[in-house]
Amino acid sequence: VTVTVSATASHSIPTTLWGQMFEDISSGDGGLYAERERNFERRPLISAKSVHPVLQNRAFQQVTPGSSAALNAWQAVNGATISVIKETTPVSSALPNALHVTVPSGKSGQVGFLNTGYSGIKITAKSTYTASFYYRFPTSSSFSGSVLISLQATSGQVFGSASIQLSGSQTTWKQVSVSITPSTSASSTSNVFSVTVDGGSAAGQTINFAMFSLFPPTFKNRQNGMRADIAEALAEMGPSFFRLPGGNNLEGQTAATRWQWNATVGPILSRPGRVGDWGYANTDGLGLFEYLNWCEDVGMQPIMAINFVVGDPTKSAAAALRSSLGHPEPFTLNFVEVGNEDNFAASTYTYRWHDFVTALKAQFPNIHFIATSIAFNPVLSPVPTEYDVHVYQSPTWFAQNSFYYDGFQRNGTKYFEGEYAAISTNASNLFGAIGTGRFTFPTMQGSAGEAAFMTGLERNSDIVFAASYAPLLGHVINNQWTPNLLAFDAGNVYRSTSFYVQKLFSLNRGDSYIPSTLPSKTGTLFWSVVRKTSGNQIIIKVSNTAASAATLTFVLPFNTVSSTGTAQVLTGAGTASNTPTNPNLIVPVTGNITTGKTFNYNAPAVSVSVLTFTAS
Ligand SMILES: O=S(=O)(O)O[C@H]1C[C@H](O)[C@@H](O)[C@@H]1CO
Repeated sequence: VTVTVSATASHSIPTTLWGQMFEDISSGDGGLYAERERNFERRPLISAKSVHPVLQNRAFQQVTPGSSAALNAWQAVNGATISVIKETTPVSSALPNALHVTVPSGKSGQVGFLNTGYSGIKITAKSTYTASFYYRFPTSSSFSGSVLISLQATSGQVFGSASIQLSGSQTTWKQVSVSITPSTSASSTSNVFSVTVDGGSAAGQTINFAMFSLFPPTFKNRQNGMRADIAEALAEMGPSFFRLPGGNNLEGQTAATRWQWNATVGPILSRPGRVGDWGYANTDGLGLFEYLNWCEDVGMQPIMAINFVVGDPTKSAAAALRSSLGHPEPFTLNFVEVGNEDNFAASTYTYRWHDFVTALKAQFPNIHFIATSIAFNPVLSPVPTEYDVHVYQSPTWFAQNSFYYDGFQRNGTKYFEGEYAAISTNASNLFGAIGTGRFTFPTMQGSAGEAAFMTGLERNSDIVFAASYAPLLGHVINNQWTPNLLAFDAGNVYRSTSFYVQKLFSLNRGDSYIPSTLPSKTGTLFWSVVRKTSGNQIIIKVSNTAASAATLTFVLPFNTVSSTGTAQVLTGAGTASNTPTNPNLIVPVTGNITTGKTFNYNAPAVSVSVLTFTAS
């Protein structure tokens, strides 16, 4: 095919075009949020995997004392009696439950309890782990002894430990905190966090514990921050926005369980947590302030919820709270989305949209409010300036719908392709379980389809201002959705073929779109041409979704074109995926290509290529 490239740009490309959508869907607690003690009863909505009986959270939030779920993750050690109780004097009003531990008589050696982490705990030598908990003796006693806090293998090998004094006269809550720096790394993630006392000297003692925490080093060493390996993988994509806190997890299964920003900020002790939309308790340790600091750390703008974010501390209590937490300046906030996928509730959305936007626009005139119903159906007032469009489909659908926005009216309305992914080859049962065509991990065919679709988003970026694959992150064992852009477990994060497509587009942005011969709507070969003014670069993205290679002849109108350029190529078998057992099966390969005023490029079968060269 011959692709004749125009000499002049059609439009500038919005700086917000490529970004990330996030919600806690087996991805926050135990995932992006660095707290290691995150485990809770999970009831998967989509049993994408055999879900192991999973573990419970650090502060026994949203569990029923005495229920089997309340203790799942915590195991007694050497004969201690442990239970979750409703405390008569809780550690805080937000955290009513506590772990009640009785040391039996006649036991020698260490007696106590342990937590088995988020399906394991990664232990890295020389990393400093900060462990803390609160304790109190419900009845004053003469006990005075040490408690041993240790990181050890299930086999018993101790990687690091620290001890601290407990006093039986401490009948009010007291927080203790230790740092543990293992000298050797664990060879697997089958490790535990244990808290024990000497069975002899502590015989007969009863102690209550609450609000456990175990933090490894975090991304940019933020207090209560993000897990470094996952955060680094996300930052590697160079995203320009971060949609939060959902997705479904914004709205709650009931009004009472909706996400409420003010329950997610301030001291961890004051955060009750909530049962999220995906069937498990969110600790809300990853709360609005952590999200906003994360956006600043990565250079993303949030797409989201309000005054706390941008208000004036001298006029708004919420803004004053933000200031008191260490951020007197307003955060950047240009977009707030009202709801999520409210095409499912269009009848009530008309008044909800009206009431939210009328009130908020009056107070925050510079913020753009994004509607989540079908574009212009129903008619909304005020008329939305942006709509959030979601699509989960097959690889073929994406390849055949790269012209989805070409026919949209240019009436000033802008579009946010807020969630999209190739998830199954079964067009008649897209959301089915694994084994019915549903992907466990993105496949190269799906990723090439997404890339084809993304060339269309770039061509239509005069009205598409932002786009993000969803979901962003998912645990490889305990999850409610597959595929995810990144998968992770206690030890590692896994970069999918779709991750590399998102990264290739995001790191090779232009600032203006250059029209060229249009691909065939029903073809298998797709491209987009952009100019990056700094460096006089022309960047051509090519997706070949066919099972055979295809040659493109580019004809350029520029006076001078470099004779060589670079090609970053992602290619592999269509059904292939990067998996935990073969995480780097398909990765981008960079090479040189011959370029010029006219040049040929041979796109491999099932491939995504980014060609970069200079021209002026
Ligand atoms: O079950 S769905 O509604 O399809 O869930 C999807 C759509 C929703 O916005 C998001 O939270 C989720 C997966 O990314």
